[in-house]
Amino acid sequence: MASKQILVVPGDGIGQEVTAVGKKVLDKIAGKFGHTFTYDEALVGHAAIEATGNPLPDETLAKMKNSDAVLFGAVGHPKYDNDPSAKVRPEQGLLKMRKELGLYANLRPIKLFDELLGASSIKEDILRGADILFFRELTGDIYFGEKGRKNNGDTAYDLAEYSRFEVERIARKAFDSARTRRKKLCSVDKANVLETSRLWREVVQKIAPEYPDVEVEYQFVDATAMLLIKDPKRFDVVVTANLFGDILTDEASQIAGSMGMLASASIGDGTGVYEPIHGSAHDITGKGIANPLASVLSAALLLDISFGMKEESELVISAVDKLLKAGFRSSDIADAGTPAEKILGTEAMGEQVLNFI
Ligand SMILES: NC(=O)c1ccc[n+]([C@@H]2O[C@H](COP(=O)([O-])OP(=O)(O)OC[C@H]3O[C@@H](n4cnc5c(N)ncnc54)[C@H](O)[C@@H]3O)[C@@H](O)[C@H]2O)c1
Ligand SMILES: CC(C)[C@H](C(=O)O)[C@@H](O)C(=O)O
Ligand SMILES: [Mg+2]
Repeated sequence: MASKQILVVPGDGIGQEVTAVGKKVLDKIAGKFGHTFTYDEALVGHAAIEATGNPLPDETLAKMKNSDAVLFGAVGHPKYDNDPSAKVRPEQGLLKMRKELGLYANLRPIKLFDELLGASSIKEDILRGADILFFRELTGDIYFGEKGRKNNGDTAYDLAEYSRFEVERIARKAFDSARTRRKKLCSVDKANVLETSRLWREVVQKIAPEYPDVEVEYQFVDATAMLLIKDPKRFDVVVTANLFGDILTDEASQIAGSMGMLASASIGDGTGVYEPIHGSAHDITGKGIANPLASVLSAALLLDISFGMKEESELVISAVDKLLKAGFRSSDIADAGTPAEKILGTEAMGEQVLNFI
């Protein structure tokens, strides 16, 4: 029996809706296993800008640093998406959090539940057995380099930078993980064009001999985008840079059936942050139909990685499996054969997870 302090940071849009479900799941687990989880909440993103003018208030950051783990929702608002000139933006809160907490490794498991084989537009025989773990570098690359305008604003630039140290630490995490899985690592870059990618490949090649039991392959990012759809089973662990990892994992969500199914863990030097890979989804915000399973599965990652609660984590994942086997679907993972009464909204999906726990 453990005592843990969890910070819940729902953020914006459907982040609010799905994180409420993730929190209920953590609470149910605490009750079932006799743990004491205490919760606090904090603002980020548009919600924080409205309240304080700052997308990541100092108070939020301090609470994050003082928590045992953070359950995060999403940030974003159409107001900023459609206004390229906005100087203060919700996404700055997310990026600053990642940098300030040293969250350099973003684990994005592409877990395909058998029951969802038919939910994807990819053919079943290509998908069956796919199981990929992405290690996306999260605190470097074009996201964090110098950016600006010149020539009276007519030219814009974003500098991509990586240091040997930054590449090595994420690569080691990926190698270590591959050792515990199917012992295959694919390092994805654009070394035929980018200097940062040539350093990336050089570093991975240099440390690879320390992991003789892991079979390493190198792929360019454009080819990887194609291979993920053509033959997802060829991948086990994938390690890649910040921007490539962002794009490839949204693509890979279609292997799992929906953006609403993909969880993530951001880890590094201090408190771990657990969040769906999806955003605030303005198009469905407030409709009560968002799939909460990415948040539920993020809670499962939190239990496993930050708290070392393997059994608790597996119980959450098996509850998701059981609710899918019982035929329940949110609308994003329903198909033509799903009876109307089995298509549930966000809260009702959450109730089923609790029920199966
Ligand atoms: N980590 C984050 O906080 C994060 C991630 C991505 C995008 N964003 C922000 O979110 C906003 C919207 O961006 P976007 O539309 O490109 O990406 P998005 O991930 O919010 O949505 C993409 C599509 O997937 C659907 N979708 C996403 N999550 C779903 C869920 N749980 N259930 C059902 N359907 C789901 C949406 O309805 C939408 O059609 C932007 O402001 C963007 O900056 C934030
Ligand atoms: C909102 C945005 C800054 C963020 C990213 O690009 O990292 C998002 O797309 C994600 O995947 O978490
Ligand atoms: Mg993204």
